[in-house]
Amino acid sequence: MSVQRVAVLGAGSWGTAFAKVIADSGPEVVLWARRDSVAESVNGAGINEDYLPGTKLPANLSATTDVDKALDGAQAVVLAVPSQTLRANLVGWRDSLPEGATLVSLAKGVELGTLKRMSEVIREVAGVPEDQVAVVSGPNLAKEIAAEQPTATVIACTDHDRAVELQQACSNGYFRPYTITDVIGCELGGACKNVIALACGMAAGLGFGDNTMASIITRGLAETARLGAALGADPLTFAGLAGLGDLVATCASPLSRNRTFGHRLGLGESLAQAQEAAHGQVAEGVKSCSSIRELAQRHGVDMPLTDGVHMVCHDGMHPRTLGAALIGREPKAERQ
Ligand SMILES: NC(=O)C1=CN([C@@H]2O[C@H](COP(=O)(O)OP(=O)(O)OC[C@H]3O[C@@H](n4cnc5c(N)ncnc54)[C@H](O)[C@@H]3O)[C@@H](O)[C@H]2O)C=CC1
Ligand SMILES: O=C(CO)COP(=O)(O)O
Repeated sequence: MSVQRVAVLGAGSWGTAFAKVIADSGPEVVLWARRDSVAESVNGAGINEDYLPGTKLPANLSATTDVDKALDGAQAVVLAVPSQTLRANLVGWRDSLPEGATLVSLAKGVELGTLKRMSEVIREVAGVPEDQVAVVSGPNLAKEIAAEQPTATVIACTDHDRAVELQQACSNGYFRPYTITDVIGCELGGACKNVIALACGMAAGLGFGDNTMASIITRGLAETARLGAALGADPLTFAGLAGLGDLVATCASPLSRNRTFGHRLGLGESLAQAQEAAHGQVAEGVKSCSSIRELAQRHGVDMPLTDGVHMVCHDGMHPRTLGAALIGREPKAERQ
């Protein structure tokens, strides 16, 4: 069955850009926005003035603040809200979800408290089987995709046929999705790279260059893969788009909210100052560094960079002290 109608719930920067990707690939898309002004701007000027100013949205993409209208007849429901609010959002939506629709997570985080991945939260709240939930993850900076710059991504679903249906619904001249069945690896790659991007931003704020960045990226990938191994992910996933691909894009790009947030901390700003400068947009790693750290501790996995980012964000450690502590750790073998 081909996907002809899609609901995208969450009209932030990625929700809006991904809604455009799908609409540009053929299906009708209805975008749910929390605020009237956002829905009016999309339906009137064809632009999401608050989150993607300057991007003209296609005619087969409309917006509403009425979630029932957005969900009516949708064969796929894309969840595009921040990780830490997904559960509360979904509780409000679950009774209206169309029977059998693929539920697609765009969020990159691990839930505080429960330490669950987003697909686990979706299954629990919506009461759907594992094979009805898909995850989209990869090097997907919303602004570049909105500008139709060529990008690849992965669609992870334990049901390969469902992933292929979704792949067809979001393939176009600038967006190339691959399929994969390793949902765990893709979700961990997406959540952990936000934390590593915070560390790269801190290093940049301290004035460090490319050797430091490459070292953080590579060791960040090593600790992500260690956690993945403990949780049953396929190690090769971390060499793919949802692993290395997303890690490199996020750690290197000034468009990344996480890297920018870390950069501000590295320059000496407080958490509150960096949060204010983010203008309400999410830097997921600031919260996920705590949940990922706890998950790692529960499974006996060593994640020094994640520990350090947590200490800077939540225990008042200065990024310079973190740098010195990391470089001065006990010598060890690279693959230990
Ligand atoms: N922006 C990007 O380039 C990419 C973002 N992502 C992920 O997608 C997810 C969503 O990100 P964005 O769209 O960029 O975020 P955003 O901060 O731009 O927008 C969040 C959207 O969620 C809505 N929302 C609904 N309930 C909310 C609540 N209770 N609290 C706060 N916001 C609420 C907001 O109104 C807003 O429309 C995140 O997990 C992010 O890591 C993934 C790939 C790329
Ligand atoms: O996930 C992203 C790119 O793939 C976006 O990263 P930020 O949330 O740091 O902007």
